[in-house]
Amino acid sequence: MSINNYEWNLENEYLQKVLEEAKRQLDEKRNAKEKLEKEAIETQRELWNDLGSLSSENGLDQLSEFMSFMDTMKHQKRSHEFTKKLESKYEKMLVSPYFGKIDFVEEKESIKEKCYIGFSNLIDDDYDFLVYDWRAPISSMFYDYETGQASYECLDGIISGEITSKRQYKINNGKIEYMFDSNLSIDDEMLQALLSKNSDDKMKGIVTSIQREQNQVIRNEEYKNLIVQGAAGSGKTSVALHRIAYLLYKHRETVTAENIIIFSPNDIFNDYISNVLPQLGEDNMYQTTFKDYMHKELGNRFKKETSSQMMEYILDSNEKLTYKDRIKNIKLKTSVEFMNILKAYINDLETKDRYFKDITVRGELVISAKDIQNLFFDDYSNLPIKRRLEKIKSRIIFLIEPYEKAWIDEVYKELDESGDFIDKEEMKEKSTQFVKNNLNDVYVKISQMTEFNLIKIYRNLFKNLNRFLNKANIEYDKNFIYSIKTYTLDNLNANILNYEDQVILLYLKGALGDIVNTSQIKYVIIDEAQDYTPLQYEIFYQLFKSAKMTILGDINQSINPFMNVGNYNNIYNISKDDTCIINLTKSYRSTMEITKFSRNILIENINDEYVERHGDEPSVIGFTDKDCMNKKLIEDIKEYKQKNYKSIGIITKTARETREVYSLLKENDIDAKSIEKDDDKYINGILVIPSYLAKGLEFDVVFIYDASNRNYNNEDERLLLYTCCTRALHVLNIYYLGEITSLLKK
Ligand SMILES: Nc1ncnc2c1ncn2[C@@H]1O[C@H](COP(=O)(O)OP(=O)(O)OP(=O)(O)O)[C@@H](O)[C@H]1O
Repeated sequence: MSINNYEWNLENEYLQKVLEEAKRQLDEKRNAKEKLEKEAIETQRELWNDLGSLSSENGLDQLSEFMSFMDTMKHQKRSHEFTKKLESKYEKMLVSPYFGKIDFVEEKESIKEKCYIGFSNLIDDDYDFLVYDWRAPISSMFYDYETGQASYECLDGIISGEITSKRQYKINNGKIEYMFDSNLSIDDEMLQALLSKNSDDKMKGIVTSIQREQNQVIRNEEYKNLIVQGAAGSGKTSVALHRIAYLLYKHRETVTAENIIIFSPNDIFNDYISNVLPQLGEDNMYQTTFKDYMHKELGNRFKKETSSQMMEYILDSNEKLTYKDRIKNIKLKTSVEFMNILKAYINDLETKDRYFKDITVRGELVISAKDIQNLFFDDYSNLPIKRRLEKIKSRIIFLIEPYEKAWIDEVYKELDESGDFIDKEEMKEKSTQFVKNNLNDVYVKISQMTEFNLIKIYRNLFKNLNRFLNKANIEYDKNFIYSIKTYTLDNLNANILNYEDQVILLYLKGALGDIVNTSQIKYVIIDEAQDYTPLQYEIFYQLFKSAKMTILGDINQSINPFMNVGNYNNIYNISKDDTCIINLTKSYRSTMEITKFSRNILIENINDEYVERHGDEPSVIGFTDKDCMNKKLIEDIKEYKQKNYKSIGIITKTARETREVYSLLKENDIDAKSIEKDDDKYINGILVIPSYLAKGLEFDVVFIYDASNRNYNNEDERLLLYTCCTRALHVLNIYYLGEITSLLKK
């Protein structure tokens, strides 16, 4: 609907009012910041003066003065940071103070409230909201409703009424570039315009165009745990980050960025998403990866494989002699059946008789084996094993103390009576040392009885694997189990921990009580959720018992054929009563042509919607000669670079191929970067990257390098190839040498 001159004038007037108020508040903050800076300099000057007069005579007095200086400085620093944040908020506001407006008439009221919606609140001295933060309760209507009946939930309950008009704005440098009234949730044309831009940086925010179904995930607090399934490009990561911003706003009195943790697939992805929250005016949450978390917990003794090394092995080692054994090993250890074996094993450790022994000192019984058993099975039975053993150890040591003391006293007396010593301190030391030496065996016995050795526990599982298979009612082939046993024990003997073994160790560690305190974490976000096994979810729930979880993934992007969730019910069943599964049903990233092409790779049809944005059909180009393929790749990179596409991803299947292609580009003077490890940093521009590290990322142009039947020759790689193709926003070119992969034949 076009907007007449009168309306334009009114809108411009309102914008001026908002800008003036924002400017006034910005000046206020700047003044406050300057004042704080001056005060800080003054405090530091005083501190230096005081340090100059430091003397040992008035040490304690000066120390307390020094501490008080430190407190003042800490306080000044905090206030300064806060004021700086506000300053940047107002600066942003002066560029673009709002992007939407709804006119809302509350039920049984006649006044029409004009609600302008922007990145943050702007409230004047009369407590009038000139602009509402997009996360404010009333703003949710902007995303949820078209014109007509609408409602929103706030502290007072549900407020209903009517939206009489809805408007969207593009304001830049304090000027309205365009605006339009819209009946749709967020106008499709505007969305298309946003999506057709080239991606020139890391991930960006979507505040101005959040869709209704996305908004419902962002604000959903009905359930403790949310599982969000969404096709490639449906905005899961964006939604996750905006949900964090929303939670930080809504619970600002009780939740800070330190209370939120996000698990990303790798550090590249962590880096890629790291700009979004600061853009939204919030601090970044704690970002980690499962691998990092696990490696920290498992310590340095073993050589630990990373998830990427595992992927590289799966994709590129099938000619190795041990390949089949390793794959069998991965399949068993990541299965739900194996999780049941582990549970049976833990139950066994908790309930089976232990070899406790009587503890005696000089023939006198301190505590009997039976009493220790009772402590383990009765008194401390509600604790996990590690905690039980720790408590038993402290208990025995406590009980020994009087015996030890009496013995020391006796020896002391004997030494005294011998007349050989005159120094009391020396006698005390000698008697204590004597008793300690004599009790050494007892203490060794106590340590052995209460030892908690994770690797030993893991070894024992494999030594007795048949027993636990029987317990968990699992049928097995003897030779197969024998090979798993030897494979695992040989690796442990060589100090090697494969990725799948690390996950089991971490699970056992947690289940047996050797777990870090994570109670400060109130929200856990798990992105690319399809790539974690049910056992890894047991670990998440074990680690973050009281936290609320948001789990976002796409089953069709399960890039690791063996380590994946399989089915959301595997997570849902862990905590059925307070978990809800939500679907995101529209894809935004790619052109229609790319989306349709990629979906064709899948066996099952996806009927989700997509934004109707057009581009060229993906090109699938075959070569009989590798040099010709490489030549064409080089030509195409140059061509698309010239066409001004900002990010070009050359996705190879493996890291080995990444290295090969990267050298090729260097030889041809193409300014490219490569990523080969999961702890590299994200790089914009021309990037060569292996398939499994590209997940979650996106590029204006994607070149799939060598989708031949020789390279992608396994049904297990279908979802990997799908994931690679869905990384493209505007252009997708696929090159292959020889015969095309059968995965693309559909
Ligand atoms: N409401 C929206 N408005 C504008 N852009 C959007 C919207 N939702 C998603 N996008 C864009 O779509 C692209 C895909 O989003 P995102 O990466 O969050 O999806 P995803 O579901 O996590 O993808 P994948 O699972 O394929 O990695 C991004 O460029 C994002 O900015």
